[in-house]
Parts: sequence; C-alpha cells; structure tokens
Amino acid sequence: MAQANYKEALLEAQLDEDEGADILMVKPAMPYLDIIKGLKDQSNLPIAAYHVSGEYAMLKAAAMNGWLDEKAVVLEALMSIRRAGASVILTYYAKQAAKWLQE
Ligand SMILES: NCc1[nH]cc(CCC(=O)O)c1CC(=O)O
Repeated sequence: MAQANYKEALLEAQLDEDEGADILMVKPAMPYLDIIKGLKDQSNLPIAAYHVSGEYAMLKAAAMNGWLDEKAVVLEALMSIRRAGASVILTYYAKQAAKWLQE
C-alpha cells in the first residue's frame, strides 16, 4: 500500500470490512490521524489505533531529557487519537495514562 495514498487506505479498509473485519486498526497512530478520521466517517466498525513503540519512545526520551511535560503532552497525544475517531487505543502508556486520568 502506498503510504501517501489516502484513498487507497480507505479502500483497503473497506475491503477488510467486506471480508468480515470486526475492528479496523490503524498503526502507527499519530502519523495517520487523517486515516483514523476517514475510517470513522466511512465505517460503523470500531476504529482502533496502535500507538506504537516508536511513538512511545519519542515521548519518553523527550520527557527524560526534560524537554516536555510528560503528563500534559502524553494525554494530549492520546486525546488527539481519540478526537480523530479511535474508540480503542493500544498504547505503552496505558497504565500510566489510566493513573493520570484518575488523579
Ligand atoms: N507487524 C507486526 C507488528 N504489529 C505491531 C507492531 C508495532 C509494535 C511496536 O513497535 O509497538 C509490529 C511490528 C512492526 O510493524 O514493525
């Protein structure tokens, strides 16, 4: 699949749905927020996003260097995935985010 081709991504996902997919998962998540939004608009299936290790590592490394406020930036990143249309987010920040959201 051509990464630059938005229409092809939506078409491939439609074919997956036609073959009986129960969930449509997009990975990695943040470079493909437009695809998440497009799938949300096109399909009634749950849209899942995989916030992959590289996305986690970028945030964690920057936080460890003191370059950003980890809690604020991570919750904003996860919110952007949610706002794009994902109702499921697989992320290595899951346990930490759950704790932050309960504070
Ligand atoms: N295709 C397998 C698969 N499923 C999810 C990931 C990403 C795992 C991660 O980096 O968090 C990978 C490896 C890859 O595509 O490179």
